[in-house]
Amino acid sequence: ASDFQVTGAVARSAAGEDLGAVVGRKPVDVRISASVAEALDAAPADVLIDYTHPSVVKANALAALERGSAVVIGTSGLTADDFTELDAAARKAGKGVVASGNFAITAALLSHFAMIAARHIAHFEVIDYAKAAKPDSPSGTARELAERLGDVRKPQLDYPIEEIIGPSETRGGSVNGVQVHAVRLPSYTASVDALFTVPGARLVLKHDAGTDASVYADGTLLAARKVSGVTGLIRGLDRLIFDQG
Ligand SMILES: NC(=O)C1=CN([C@@H]2O[C@H](COP(=O)(O)OP(=O)(O)OC[C@H]3O[C@@H](n4cnc5c(N)ncnc54)[C@H](O)[C@@H]3O)[C@@H](O)[C@H]2O)C=CC1
Ligand SMILES: O=C(O)C1=N[C@H](C(=O)O)C[C@H](O)C1
Repeated sequence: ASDFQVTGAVARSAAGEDLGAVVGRKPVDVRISASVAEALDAAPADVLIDYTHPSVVKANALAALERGSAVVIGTSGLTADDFTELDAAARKAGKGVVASGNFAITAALLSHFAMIAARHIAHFEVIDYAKAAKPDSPSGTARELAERLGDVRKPQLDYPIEEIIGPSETRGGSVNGVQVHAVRLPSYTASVDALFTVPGARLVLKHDAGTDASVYADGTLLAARKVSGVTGLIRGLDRLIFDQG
């Protein structure tokens, strides 16, 4: 995107080298750092976009806020408590954080429609599908969806999970009172189903993505453009699109 400029890059294995040279292009005068904190110390940035790993994303985001950068978080694995902490840190810094479990427009629309459905339908559960080696469960998409649905209302369970005859884990895990079932198998990439049912009828909302990462690019860049107008945390691309005009 022509309105963005890369100011820093992080790769422990290539620290000190020029970004352009490392990716096989002409030098671009961006020195690769060993950590996000070092990169931002070397060259301040308006916004940090993080697609890294669940184990480091929170530290990266806090380091950015401490250095005056806004943050866009694509990385999954953060808990509701982590987001509370990031919201407080962002407010203290007077900066914005936009985090979305999924930056694809189809997933944002699913979230938007699901919040409406939960207001009208008492029974719902979430199914999360991802590649076999995905390290985190549930996915960022499913976790955010379940946490937010559970804030709309706690779904009705007609048979208490703790009284199930058989392994209760087979009924999935509870995320903010919403049952989430995570499938991790080869051939799956990234999908989520939100199932809403009434006796005799079902509404199935499905986001289904392949392996092309470009589906997340437009939403991520939209968040990076809008985050300068945000103070504190906004969670969910759909909120950025539909709640704020
Ligand atoms: N919100 C969304 O729309 C999407 C979220 N994701 C999430 O983003 C995260 C990354 O996913 P992918 O890009 O598929 O993984 P990936 O493994 O292809 O890329 C992650 C990159 O981060 C780097 N990295 C790991 N630890 C790092 C650290 N400490 N500092 C700097 N760089 C580090 C890795 O070397 C790698 O280059 C995952 O949590 C995934 O679930 C992925 C796609 C879309
Ligand atoms: O790991 C992935 O690939 C993806 N992760 C995100 C998630 O955890 O929901 C988004 C999308 O599912 C791709």
